[in-house]
Amino acid sequence: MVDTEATAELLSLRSTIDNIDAALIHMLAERFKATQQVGRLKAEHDLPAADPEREKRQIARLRALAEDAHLDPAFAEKWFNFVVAEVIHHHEQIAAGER
Ligand SMILES: O=C(O)C(=O)C[C@]1(C(=O)O)C=C[C@@H](O)C=C1
Repeated sequence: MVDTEATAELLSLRSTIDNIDAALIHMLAERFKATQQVGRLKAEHDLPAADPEREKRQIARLRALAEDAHLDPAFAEKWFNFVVAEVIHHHEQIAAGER
């Protein structure tokens, strides 16, 4: 038989997760709006899509923030690299007139 207290706690935790996931989606959407503008600026001024030095600085910053927040810094770096790869792809599409 299902423990009703455990079920109630699970539902409550899932409600918190739902809110956090919604916030993450909205924050990601805002981040991509900003990077779309960066992509247009870079294309207009013939600047390279990627900026490895900026990425290095941001990874160091995010790893430190993750450590403070008790989040695995390796995961924070993986997340950043995953997002940046998509951003660079968007920048290249903008420069090629495909976006
Ligand atoms: O800051 C930039 O120049 C960007 O293009 C944004 C961004 C990022 O998404 O954080 C993406 C690609 C660059 O390599 C570095 C950073």
